[in-house]
Amino acid sequence: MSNPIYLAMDVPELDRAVALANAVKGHIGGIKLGLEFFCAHGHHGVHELAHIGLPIFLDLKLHDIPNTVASAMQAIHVLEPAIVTVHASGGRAMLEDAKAAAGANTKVVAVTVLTSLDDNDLGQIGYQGQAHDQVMRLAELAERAGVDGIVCSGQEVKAVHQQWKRGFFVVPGLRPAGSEMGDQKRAVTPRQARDDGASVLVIGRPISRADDPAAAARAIEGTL
Ligand SMILES: O=C(O)c1cc(=O)[nH]c(=O)n1[C@@H]1O[C@H](COP(=O)(O)O)[C@@H](O)[C@H]1O
Repeated sequence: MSNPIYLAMDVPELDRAVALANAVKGHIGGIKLGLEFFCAHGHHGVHELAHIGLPIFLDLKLHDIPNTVASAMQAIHVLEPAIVTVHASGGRAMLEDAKAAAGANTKVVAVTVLTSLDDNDLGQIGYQGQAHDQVMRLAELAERAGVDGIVCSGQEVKAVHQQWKRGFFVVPGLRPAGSEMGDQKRAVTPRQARDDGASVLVIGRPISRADDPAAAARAIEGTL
């Protein structure tokens, strides 16, 4: 089975990102480039990381009217990303148009409830109820809209997997036992997320901020 770990490359400098990717490439299955990286380095930066030879996950979390999101999807087509994120709360038409505009080899996954939010945070932005229920609701919307899967926390992935058997599930907010939570609120261990049905494990700081990132990635890989 291929390595499900995608390293979240939340590193502003391009040379540091390339060095980090080279250091850990034997212990990860792909590289996730997010807004921080894409805003700083654009298509050029993606090409530089793609040279390493691992699949690229472009985590752009697109969220706009359907026409704008579809146009943005077309603009990144040339980069041939393996995975792209959009926000499920953009609605069904936006999800459908994003999928229609994506390349045939690109999985479109819909972010449900960010792993940095808990029930209390959701109340503050006007959602009644629990994060778990909102994730289930948005997963159903994403499946109906025909995208490939969703992003959710490890606390929901088991239930979502039971509801959507053939879905593709990206799980961030992962913390090996004993590591710092930082801004993550619905965290589980990489092993638990894997056992509960995650297709991709997104891991950033526990690897990128470790004294020895390769050793940290190897250790996490060893727990799976
Ligand atoms: O879409 C994502 O990847 C994402 C969704 C989410 O709900 N929570 C979340 O943390 N992420 C991303 O996953 C990564 C987590 O990084 P660490 O917390 O450092 O492991 C970051 O790059 C986030 O942007």
